[in-house]
Amino acid sequence: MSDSTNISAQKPSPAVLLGSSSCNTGFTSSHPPATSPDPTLESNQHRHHAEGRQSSAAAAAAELPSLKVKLRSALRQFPDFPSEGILFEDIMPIFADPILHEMLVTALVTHCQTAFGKVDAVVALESRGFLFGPSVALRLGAAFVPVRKQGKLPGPVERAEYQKEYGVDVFEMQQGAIKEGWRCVVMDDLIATGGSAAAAGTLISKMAGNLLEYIFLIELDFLKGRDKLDAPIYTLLSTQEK
Ligand SMILES: O=P(O)(O)OC[C@H]1O[C@H](OP(=O)(O)OP(=O)(O)O)[C@H](O)[C@@H]1O
Ligand SMILES: Nc1ncnc2[nH]cnc12
Repeated sequence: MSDSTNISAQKPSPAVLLGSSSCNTGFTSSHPPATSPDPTLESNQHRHHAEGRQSSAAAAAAELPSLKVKLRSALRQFPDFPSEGILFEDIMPIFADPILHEMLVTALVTHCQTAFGKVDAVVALESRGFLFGPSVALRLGAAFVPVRKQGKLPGPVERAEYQKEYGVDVFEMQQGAIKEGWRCVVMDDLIATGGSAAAAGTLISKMAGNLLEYIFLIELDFLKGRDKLDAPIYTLLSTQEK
């Protein structure tokens, strides 16, 4: 074995030298004295994780304006879909681009961590809320709770009827999916009239959950859907002039 690979023959690091010269305490760089923080201790790991979170939160905050530009330019508009007079915002190109997809999820995770710390459940709405709600929930260490259209979920459910930009629908959530007092966020791709999100809010309150915020990628602000919602709202993009 050459000297460069023989650990016992290597020059001691300054940390080891300092340790061995300070009154022969017997500690080494891997066994620091009681006064030095032991990097293996849980409290220090928490501190390092918290510091890491703060720096990644700062990085994500700095990247937010450019993320918004990228998201906006990825959107495609389809006139008269699914019915005449609707200018449909197609979000699928975001998910066709893994870098943009990852940036989106990271931005939403960072937002939730920064604004709320602990989140118990990400309540996402069928179908397009399911594209990113589960990823955000996983990264937050939170439950993913699906809100689905009528007749899709088995077992006992809570129901809430709502009016959409183009029709009437019923949302359902499985009973027991949210525990009393759980800190929840509602997540969906878009708020138009606000009917879908308001119905999700109704389901959360039927289960005695604590709704922290409604989170959307896009708000069609001219439809004033936010007026139907009784919790704070976070949106990445506002779009479409009247
Ligand atoms: O604010 P609102 O007027 O309620 O409209 C917004 C909802 O409409 C769209 O879903 P849609 O019901 O078309 O279902 P999909 O996601 O399954 O396409 C959209 O994904 C929102 O969930
Ligand atoms: N204009 C729109 N584009 C995409 N999804 C919608 N859901 C309701 N209105 C919509």
